Amino acid sequence: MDVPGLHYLPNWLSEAAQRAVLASVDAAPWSAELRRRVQHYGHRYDYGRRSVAGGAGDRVAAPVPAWAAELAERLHTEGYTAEPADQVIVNEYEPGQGISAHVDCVPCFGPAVAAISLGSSCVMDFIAPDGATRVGVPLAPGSLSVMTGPSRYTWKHAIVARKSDPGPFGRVQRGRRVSVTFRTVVREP
Ligand SMILES: O=C(O)CCC(=O)C(=O)O
Ligand SMILES: [Fe+2]
Repeated sequence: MDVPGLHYLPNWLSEAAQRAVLASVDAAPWSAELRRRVQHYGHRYDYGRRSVAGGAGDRVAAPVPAWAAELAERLHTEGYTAEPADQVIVNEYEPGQGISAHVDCVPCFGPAVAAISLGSSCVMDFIAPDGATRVGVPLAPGSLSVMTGPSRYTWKHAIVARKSDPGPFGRVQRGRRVSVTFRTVVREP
């Protein structure tokens, strides 16, 4: 079954580009505020308040680095985002780590959320609004996924915290996966 509004593009990044992005990510400092390590650029997302930081006293995120701005520009020129994304979160998952089921903050971010997968593959589960339908989407390294429409606003997504995923020929062991996610911050009128 297809997840409505979800676009999946394998091999969106060449192997050389994947290595270059991973090297840039690994040269930058990580935040350990969550169980998985993250890097926030452009705007810091506050997981506790479910809001984009910017008020008095908020810690300000580093500016979007050049390698990520180039990818945001490419996503825009290829028509995946209406504007170049201005907020980037890098996530790192060691085998056994995941992300619980959620919808990305609706008032905070625009209608397209794009993610590039690097390192190991993993299965991302999409859960329909009825709560019963669950679709596992394998995300390969170098792939781009873009959540729009129902997949962005009404379906939840999750990565189960486990060390392997079901595949067509048996279990697939996970390795370290890094995702780079691109969002557009919605400003209050
Ligand atoms: O790791 C991913 O591909 C997605 C992470 C995610 O859902 C998020 O940062 O909101
Ligand atoms: Fe998400």
